[in-house]
Amino acid sequence: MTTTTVQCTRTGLALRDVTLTYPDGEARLTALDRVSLTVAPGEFTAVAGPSGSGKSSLLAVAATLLRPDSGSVLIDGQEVGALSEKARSALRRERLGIVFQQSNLLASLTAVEQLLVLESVRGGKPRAARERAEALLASVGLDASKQRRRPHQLSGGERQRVNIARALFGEPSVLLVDEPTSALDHERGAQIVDLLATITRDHGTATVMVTHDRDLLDRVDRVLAMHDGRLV
Ligand SMILES: Nc1ncnc2c1ncn2[C@@H]1O[C@H](COP(=O)(O)OP(=O)(O)OP(=O)(O)O)[C@@H](O)[C@H]1O
Repeated sequence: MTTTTVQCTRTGLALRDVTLTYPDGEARLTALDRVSLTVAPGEFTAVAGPSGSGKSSLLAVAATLLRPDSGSVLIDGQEVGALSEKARSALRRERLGIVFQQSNLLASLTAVEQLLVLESVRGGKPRAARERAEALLASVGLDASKQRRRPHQLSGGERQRVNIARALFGEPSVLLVDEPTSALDHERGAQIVDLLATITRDHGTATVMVTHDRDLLDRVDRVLAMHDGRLV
Protein backbone atom coordinates (compact mmCIF):
# COMPACT_ATOMS: atom_id res chain seq x y z
CA MET A 1 0.00 0.00 0.00
CA THR A 2 1.29 3.47 -0.83
CA THR A 3 1.19 6.03 1.97
CA THR A 4 0.30 9.49 0.72
CA THR A 5 0.34 11.30 4.07
CA VAL A 6 3.84 12.51 4.67
CA GLN A 7 4.95 12.27 8.30
CA CYS A 8 7.79 14.65 9.05
CA THR A 9 8.60 17.51 11.36
CA ARG A 10 8.62 21.13 10.32
CA THR A 11 12.00 22.14 9.02
CA GLY A 12 10.91 24.52 6.27
CA LEU A 13 12.13 24.69 2.70
CA ALA A 14 15.44 23.79 1.12
CA LEU A 15 16.54 23.94 -2.52
CA ARG A 16 19.88 22.34 -3.30
CA ASP A 17 21.70 23.08 -6.52
CA VAL A 18 18.50 23.38 -8.51
CA THR A 19 18.72 23.86 -12.28
CA LEU A 20 15.62 24.34 -14.41
CA THR A 21 15.55 24.78 -18.18
CA TYR A 22 12.72 25.46 -20.63
CA PRO A 23 12.67 24.49 -24.31
CA ASP A 24 13.78 27.45 -26.45
CA GLY A 25 13.61 26.52 -30.15
CA GLU A 26 16.39 23.99 -30.73
CA ALA A 27 18.14 24.98 -27.50
CA ARG A 28 17.21 25.21 -23.80
CA LEU A 29 16.85 28.38 -21.79
CA THR A 30 18.30 28.15 -18.28
CA ALA A 31 15.76 29.76 -15.93
CA LEU A 32 17.40 28.53 -12.70
CA ASP A 33 21.12 27.95 -12.58
CA ARG A 34 22.31 25.83 -9.60
CA VAL A 35 20.16 27.66 -7.07
CA SER A 36 20.51 26.77 -3.38
CA LEU A 37 18.31 28.24 -0.69
CA THR A 38 17.22 27.34 2.84
CA VAL A 39 14.28 28.98 4.58
CA ALA A 40 13.70 28.00 8.22
CA PRO A 41 10.33 27.95 10.00
CA GLY A 42 9.44 31.48 11.12
CA GLU A 43 11.77 33.11 8.58
CA PHE A 44 10.51 35.62 6.02
CA THR A 45 12.72 35.70 2.91
CA ALA A 46 12.19 37.93 -0.09
CA VAL A 47 13.54 37.09 -3.53
CA ALA A 48 13.97 40.22 -5.60
CA GLY A 49 15.23 40.66 -9.14
CA PRO A 50 14.43 42.06 -12.55
CA SER A 51 11.77 40.71 -14.88
CA GLY A 52 12.84 37.42 -16.44
CA SER A 53 15.50 36.69 -13.79
CA GLY A 54 13.77 33.45 -12.74
CA LYS A 55 11.75 34.42 -9.65
CA SER A 56 8.47 32.79 -10.70
CA SER A 57 10.37 29.71 -11.85
CA LEU A 58 11.97 29.46 -8.42
CA LEU A 59 8.56 29.65 -6.78
CA ALA A 60 7.07 27.05 -9.16
CA VAL A 61 9.87 24.60 -8.36
CA ALA A 62 9.51 25.24 -4.60
CA ALA A 63 5.75 24.75 -4.99
CA THR A 64 6.47 21.33 -6.56
CA LEU A 65 4.57 22.44 -9.67
CA LEU A 66 7.66 22.14 -11.89
CA ARG A 67 10.29 19.41 -11.66
CA PRO A 68 13.84 20.75 -11.93
CA ASP A 69 16.28 19.23 -14.45
CA SER A 70 18.67 18.56 -11.56
CA GLY A 71 19.11 19.31 -7.88
CA SER A 72 16.68 18.69 -5.06
CA VAL A 73 13.78 20.34 -3.30
CA LEU A 74 13.04 19.47 0.33
CA ILE A 75 9.84 20.40 2.12
CA ASP A 76 10.06 19.69 5.84
CA GLY A 77 13.02 17.46 5.08
CA GLN A 78 11.09 15.41 2.53
CA GLU A 79 12.81 15.16 -0.84
CA VAL A 80 10.13 16.00 -3.38
CA GLY A 81 11.81 14.39 -6.39
CA ALA A 82 11.56 10.96 -4.77
CA LEU A 83 7.76 11.14 -4.41
CA SER A 84 5.02 9.85 -6.71
CA GLU A 85 2.60 12.38 -8.25
CA LYS A 86 0.00 11.38 -5.66
CA ALA A 87 2.38 11.88 -2.75
CA ARG A 88 3.51 15.21 -4.20
CA SER A 89 -0.01 16.51 -4.35
CA ALA A 90 -0.64 15.30 -0.78
CA LEU A 91 2.52 17.11 0.31
CA ARG A 92 1.36 20.25 -1.50
CA ARG A 93 -2.05 20.08 0.18
CA GLU A 94 -0.68 19.39 3.65
CA ARG A 95 2.53 21.41 3.75
CA LEU A 96 2.37 24.25 1.24
CA GLY A 97 0.43 27.50 1.08
CA ILE A 98 0.66 29.24 -2.26
CA VAL A 99 -0.46 32.79 -3.07
CA PHE A 100 -0.30 33.39 -6.79
CA GLN A 101 0.20 36.72 -8.52
CA GLN A 102 -3.24 36.69 -10.12
CA SER A 103 -6.03 36.34 -7.63
CA ASN A 104 -7.60 33.02 -8.59
CA LEU A 105 -10.61 33.36 -6.34
CA LEU A 106 -13.86 31.85 -7.59
CA ALA A 107 -16.21 34.60 -8.75
CA SER A 108 -19.40 33.06 -7.36
CA LEU A 109 -18.15 32.36 -3.83
CA THR A 110 -18.02 34.66 -0.80
CA ALA A 111 -14.72 35.17 1.00
CA VAL A 112 -15.53 32.60 3.65
CA GLU A 113 -16.68 30.08 1.05
CA GLN A 114 -13.34 30.41 -0.79
CA LEU A 115 -11.79 28.75 2.27
CA LEU A 116 -14.62 26.32 3.00
CA VAL A 117 -14.52 24.86 -0.49
CA LEU A 118 -11.09 23.46 0.41
CA GLU A 119 -12.49 21.79 3.51
CA SER A 120 -15.34 20.20 1.55
CA VAL A 121 -12.67 18.64 -0.69
CA ARG A 122 -10.90 17.32 2.42
CA GLY A 123 -14.14 16.11 4.02
CA GLY A 124 -13.70 17.83 7.40
CA LYS A 125 -16.42 18.87 9.85
CA PRO A 126 -18.36 21.84 8.36
CA ARG A 127 -19.08 23.78 11.55
CA ALA A 128 -15.54 23.71 12.93
CA ALA A 129 -14.23 24.58 9.48
CA ARG A 130 -16.51 27.63 9.23
CA GLU A 131 -15.37 28.90 12.61
CA ARG A 132 -11.73 28.46 11.65
CA ALA A 133 -12.26 30.16 8.27
CA GLU A 134 -13.98 33.13 9.91
CA ALA A 135 -11.23 33.46 12.51
CA LEU A 136 -8.53 33.33 9.83
CA LEU A 137 -10.26 35.94 7.69
CA ALA A 138 -10.66 38.17 10.76
CA SER A 139 -6.95 37.72 11.54
CA VAL A 140 -6.01 39.04 8.08
CA GLY A 141 -8.26 42.07 8.60
CA LEU A 142 -11.61 41.14 7.04
CA ASP A 143 -14.60 41.71 9.28
CA ALA A 144 -17.82 39.64 9.25
CA SER A 145 -19.53 41.78 6.61
CA LYS A 146 -16.58 41.56 4.20
CA GLN A 147 -16.36 37.82 4.76
CA ARG A 148 -19.80 37.52 3.14
CA ARG A 149 -18.79 39.41 -0.01
CA ARG A 150 -17.85 37.97 -3.38
CA PRO A 151 -14.50 38.90 -5.00
CA HIS A 152 -15.93 41.73 -7.18
CA GLN A 153 -17.31 43.39 -4.02
CA LEU A 154 -13.84 43.57 -2.44
CA SER A 155 -10.87 45.85 -3.14
CA GLY A 156 -7.63 44.47 -4.61
CA GLY A 157 -5.97 44.56 -1.19
CA GLU A 158 -8.92 42.77 0.41
CA ARG A 159 -8.88 40.10 -2.30
CA GLN A 160 -5.20 39.59 -1.61
CA ARG A 161 -6.05 39.10 2.09
CA VAL A 162 -8.58 36.41 1.14
CA ASN A 163 -5.89 34.73 -0.98
CA ILE A 164 -3.50 34.77 1.96
CA ALA A 165 -6.12 33.43 4.40
CA ARG A 166 -6.96 30.68 1.93
CA ALA A 167 -3.30 29.71 1.64
CA LEU A 168 -3.10 29.51 5.45
CA PHE A 169 -6.23 27.43 5.84
CA GLY A 170 -4.35 24.12 5.48
CA GLU A 171 -1.83 25.22 8.18
CA PRO A 172 1.15 25.07 5.81
CA SER A 173 4.79 24.88 6.92
CA VAL A 174 5.96 26.69 3.80
CA LEU A 175 4.22 29.78 2.45
CA LEU A 176 5.09 30.85 -1.12
CA VAL A 177 3.90 34.24 -2.28
CA ASP A 178 4.29 35.63 -5.81
CA GLU A 179 4.29 39.44 -6.20
CA PRO A 180 1.60 40.09 -3.58
CA THR A 181 1.79 43.86 -3.95
CA SER A 182 1.92 44.27 -7.73
CA ALA A 183 -1.72 45.44 -8.02
CA LEU A 184 -1.64 47.64 -4.90
CA ASP A 185 -0.54 51.18 -4.07
CA HIS A 186 2.49 51.59 -1.81
CA GLU A 187 0.56 51.87 1.45
CA ARG A 188 -1.64 48.84 0.81
CA GLY A 189 1.37 46.91 -0.46
CA ALA A 190 3.25 47.73 2.75
CA GLN A 191 0.26 46.54 4.81
CA ILE A 192 0.23 43.21 2.97
CA VAL A 193 3.97 42.70 3.52
CA ASP A 194 3.55 43.57 7.22
CA LEU A 195 0.71 41.06 7.40
CA LEU A 196 2.93 38.38 5.84
CA ALA A 197 5.65 39.20 8.42
CA THR A 198 3.13 38.77 11.26
CA ILE A 199 1.83 35.52 9.80
CA THR A 200 5.37 34.17 9.43
CA ARG A 201 6.04 34.89 13.10
CA ASP A 202 2.66 33.74 14.48
CA HIS A 203 2.22 30.63 12.32
CA GLY A 204 5.93 29.77 12.12
CA THR A 205 5.82 29.41 8.34
CA ALA A 206 8.95 29.36 6.20
CA THR A 207 7.86 32.21 3.92
CA VAL A 208 9.26 33.11 0.52
CA MET A 209 7.94 36.22 -1.20
CA VAL A 210 8.90 37.06 -4.74
CA THR A 211 8.81 40.75 -5.55
CA HIS A 212 10.32 43.46 -7.66
CA ASP A 213 9.08 46.15 -5.30
CA ARG A 214 12.38 47.21 -3.69
CA ASP A 215 10.66 49.72 -1.39
CA LEU A 216 9.14 46.97 0.74
CA LEU A 217 12.27 44.94 1.36
CA ASP A 218 13.16 46.46 4.74
CA ARG A 219 10.15 44.63 6.20
CA VAL A 220 11.49 41.09 5.69
CA ASP A 221 14.16 39.06 7.53
CA ARG A 222 16.34 38.45 4.49
CA VAL A 223 16.54 39.61 0.89
CA LEU A 224 18.05 37.46 -1.85
CA ALA A 225 18.73 38.90 -5.28
CA MET A 226 18.04 36.88 -8.38
CA HIS A 227 19.90 37.62 -11.57
CA ASP A 228 19.90 35.57 -14.79
CA GLY A 229 18.68 32.48 -12.96
CA ARG A 230 21.24 32.71 -10.16
CA LEU A 231 20.84 33.78 -6.56
CA VAL A 232 23.51 36.38 -5.84
N1 LIG B 1 7.05 28.18 -19.88
C1 LIG B 1 8.16 28.77 -20.32
N2 LIG B 1 8.74 28.39 -21.49
C2 LIG B 1 9.88 28.96 -21.92
N3 LIG B 1 10.52 29.93 -21.25
C3 LIG B 1 10.00 30.37 -20.10
C4 LIG B 1 8.79 29.82 -19.57
N4 LIG B 1 8.52 30.45 -18.40
C5 LIG B 1 9.49 31.35 -18.21
N5 LIG B 1 10.39 31.31 -19.22
C6 LIG B 1 11.63 32.10 -19.33
O1 LIG B 1 12.43 31.80 -18.19
C7 LIG B 1 13.09 32.98 -17.69
C8 LIG B 1 12.68 33.20 -16.25
O2 LIG B 1 11.28 33.51 -16.21
P1 LIG B 1 10.49 33.79 -14.85
O3 LIG B 1 9.05 33.92 -15.19
O4 LIG B 1 10.89 32.76 -13.85
O5 LIG B 1 11.11 35.21 -14.43
P2 LIG B 1 10.58 36.28 -13.36
O6 LIG B 1 11.81 36.79 -12.67
O7 LIG B 1 9.53 35.67 -12.52
O8 LIG B 1 9.96 37.41 -14.28
P3 LIG B 1 8.76 38.46 -13.97
O9 LIG B 1 9.26 39.36 -12.86
O10 LIG B 1 8.61 39.19 -15.27
O11 LIG B 1 7.54 37.67 -13.58
C9 LIG B 1 12.66 34.10 -18.65
O12 LIG B 1 13.69 34.25 -19.60
C10 LIG B 1 11.39 33.59 -19.28
O13 LIG B 1 11.23 34.13 -20.58
